[in-house]
Amino acid sequence: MDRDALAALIASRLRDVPDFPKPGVVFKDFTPLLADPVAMRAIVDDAVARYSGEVDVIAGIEARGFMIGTAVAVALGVPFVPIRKKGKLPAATFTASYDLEYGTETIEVHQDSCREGQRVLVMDDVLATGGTAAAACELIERTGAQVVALDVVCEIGFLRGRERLGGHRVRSLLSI
Ligand SMILES: O=P(O)(O)OC[C@H]1O[C@H](OP(=O)(O)OP(=O)(O)O)[C@H](O)[C@@H]1O
Ligand SMILES: Nc1ncnc2[nH]cnc12
Repeated sequence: MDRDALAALIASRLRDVPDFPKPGVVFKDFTPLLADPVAMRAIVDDAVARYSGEVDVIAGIEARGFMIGTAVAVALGVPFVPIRKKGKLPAATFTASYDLEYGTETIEVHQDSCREGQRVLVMDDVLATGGTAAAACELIERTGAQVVALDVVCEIGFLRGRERLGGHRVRSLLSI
């Protein structure tokens, strides 16, 4: 499937939910996309074509980055590393805090999740203000690994998340 067709398919499978989780936020609901195996397959195939041989690890951001990231990791045949909300990972962690469109949050990664020099692709569903993704990239770098790119399904352009990602490569399948 070409890029335009994939973007159109994704756009048709994201549902706008106004005023969730608080007034003024239009939430991009990902559940119709997860419910469409053809669209999910197309997303996985696209990531495999783009990143095969270029990444050693996929890191996914809780929660929806787990769903995309594990599917892509299995297809690429590489390990999956979860970046989780504070207090969920059992072993020693690195921790980073950031602001969201609708609050503040802290995320963590296991200190031994990646090795020095490994090439890590960070995946999530949505890039909004970029706070989550920037914190996730910082955590991966603290393990000694390097971030190859941040890859998201949907980028909310007016929130200018890219600008918070410094020199990191950013790829979105759909920009709105
Ligand atoms: O670019 P940002 O402004 O940082 O926002 C993007 C993040 O917000 C959403 O997750 P959320 O924090 O709602 O958590 P959830 O996936 O656990 O529901 C989304 O899945 C991204 O991880
Ligand atoms: N508007 C939005 N929709 C979905 N996820 C988000 N994360 C931050 N803002 C979001």
